[in-house]
Amino acid sequence: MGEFVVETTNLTKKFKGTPVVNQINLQIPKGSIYGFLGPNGAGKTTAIKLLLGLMKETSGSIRIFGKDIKREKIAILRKIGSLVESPSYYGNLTAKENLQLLQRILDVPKERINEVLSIVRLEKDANRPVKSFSLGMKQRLGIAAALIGNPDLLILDEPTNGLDPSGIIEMRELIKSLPERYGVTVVISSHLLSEIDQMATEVGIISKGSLIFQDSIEMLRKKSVNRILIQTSNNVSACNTLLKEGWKGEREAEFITFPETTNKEVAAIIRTLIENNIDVYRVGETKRSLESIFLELTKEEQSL
Ligand SMILES: Nc1ncnc2c1ncn2[C@@H]1O[C@H](COP(=O)(O)OP(=O)(O)OP(=O)(O)O)[C@@H](O)[C@H]1O
Repeated sequence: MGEFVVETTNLTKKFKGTPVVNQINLQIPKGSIYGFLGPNGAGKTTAIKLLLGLMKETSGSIRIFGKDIKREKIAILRKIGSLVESPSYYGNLTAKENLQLLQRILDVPKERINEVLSIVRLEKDANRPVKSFSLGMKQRLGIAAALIGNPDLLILDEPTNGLDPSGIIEMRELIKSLPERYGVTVVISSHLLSEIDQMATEVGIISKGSLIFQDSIEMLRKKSVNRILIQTSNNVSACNTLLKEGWKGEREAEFITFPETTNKEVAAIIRTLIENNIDVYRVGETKRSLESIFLELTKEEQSL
């Protein structure tokens, strides 16, 4: 079998007959940072809760570490660390004391407390009560708690939500360092493509419960192909003339745009315009942003 840490088959969750997670086939490679991306309400948290056994699927199956979660739930969950929704702590206890509770429950060596405090850079604040922590510090403590059991898989649901810009940068750097330094596979959900773009090696895009894209971040970036922009003396008649010749341009502000156009095609388009007495004012090139690809992918899904 390929090295997928998580593999789902037609995973579906319905609430009152309405699918919120609809037949998704997640494939999360070992050692990756898998960005699970989707607009608010797309079904990310629900899918994550299914992976963590916090909710029961309506149909479909989940394999984690090559094992069926229905049959080996306890063994699987032992090797997963997670941060879903706001982490809960005892505010009057210090960071160290909170981690001590977990260390005892999970029965891991005491040294692990200082190790995880150091990974999330909270050593200096280890003896302060958690109620005095900033949101960013609380999130980092949440990651320390998720890491204390030496997980092979870390699942983080919107870990940068509510953080200020410096908190976001710290969290990003921390997450990026985890697979290489500790061999852990990370799943991180977000509704912000820019977040995922800066951290993930793999991307799954969910929209209205369906997985509409899943591949490496490079493949997503490859979708941001160059486009040709042409401005003419009359864009409406230019579009009509070109359409008759089989060129489908789209009018956008003062330009006509063409996707993925070769040099020969550009030359032929311009020749057609000139032969039809349409003046060409400008020819340019632009790259579509990832953001516009994401919006288009999720929009396509919504119009289905
Ligand atoms: N227990 C539930 N009962 C009924 N509907 C639910 C339940 N939990 C979630 N939903 C609905 O399922 C949809 C998906 O919710 P979910 O929280 O999974 O989305 P999300 O992608 O994580 O979005 P967000 O980023 O806003 O948390 C929403 O429309 C939500 O209202």
